[in-house]
Amino acid sequence: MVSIDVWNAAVDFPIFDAKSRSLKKAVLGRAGGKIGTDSRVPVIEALHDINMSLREGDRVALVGHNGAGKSTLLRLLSGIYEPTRGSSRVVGKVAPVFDLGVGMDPEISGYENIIIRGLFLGMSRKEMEKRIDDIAEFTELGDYLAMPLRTYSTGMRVRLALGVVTSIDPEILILDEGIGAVDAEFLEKARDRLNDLVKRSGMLVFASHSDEFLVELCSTAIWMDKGGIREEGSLREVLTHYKGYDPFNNLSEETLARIGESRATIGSEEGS
Ligand SMILES: Nc1ncnc2c1ncn2[C@@H]1O[C@H](COP(=O)(O)OP(=O)(O)OP(=O)(O)O)[C@@H](O)[C@H]1O
Repeated sequence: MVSIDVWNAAVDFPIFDAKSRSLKKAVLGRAGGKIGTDSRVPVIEALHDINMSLREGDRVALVGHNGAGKSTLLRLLSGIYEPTRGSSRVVGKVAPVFDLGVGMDPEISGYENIIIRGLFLGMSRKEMEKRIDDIAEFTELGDYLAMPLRTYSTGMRVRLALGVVTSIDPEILILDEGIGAVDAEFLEKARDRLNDLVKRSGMLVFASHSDEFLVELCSTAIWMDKGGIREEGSLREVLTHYKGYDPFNNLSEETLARIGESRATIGSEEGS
């Protein structure tokens, strides 16, 4: 069983290479973390007082404005950052997808990159070899897969990366925005694969600004604000408070059908 627990965690970034006054001037007033003033080295308090308890089957959306701390929290949950204060415990193997293309090597072929990227996401070489045909078919890259990645267009790279990411069997899937930046037409094709990927994962934590994606993949949400958790609850409730309107009312008929809702049920829940 996978689980994530975080107790009173904080993550600070000390800025050693900046003059305190000019850094404060540059960053204060913008959206984002708090700048500490009580030390000689300026410190950005990216996260503070974080308490969370996630269990098998949870599908959590992370929402919040730029600089609210979503990516930092995802990195904390992935074990990339240690909490500066407090503690965290993650049970299960994390597949972190922060940047679709990370870990890809331009000098080696598409085929080789499929294996390497899979290893990076916690799969074995054998497991990836079994998936190669399926990934090749999905990407429609044909003979290009034998060519070095540097000969690919940006869109082709994204297809390859998305093909690999959606082929893995993650225990804990941590997704950051990147997916939303994919070309809409290809994303449509990847939609079912993404849904299947999430169904196979023991747990999902997904930071995104896209309502359509969040409602399809997540059931609960955490609203991050200035490095803290402002609200957590059902996806619809939290999104409604965060956005100031109920985003379920703006969903297309297709999206509603996909998530098993209809305009009538959505309407009847309004204000509940
Ligand atoms: N490596 C770092 N060094 C210094 N400060 C950082 C670092 N990473 C993040 N921060 C700061 O921490 C705060 C939270 O940033 P984070 O990237 O977690 O926000 P976010 O909610 O993911 O934003 P966005 O929606 O724009 O991606 C911001 O104030 C940011 O400037």
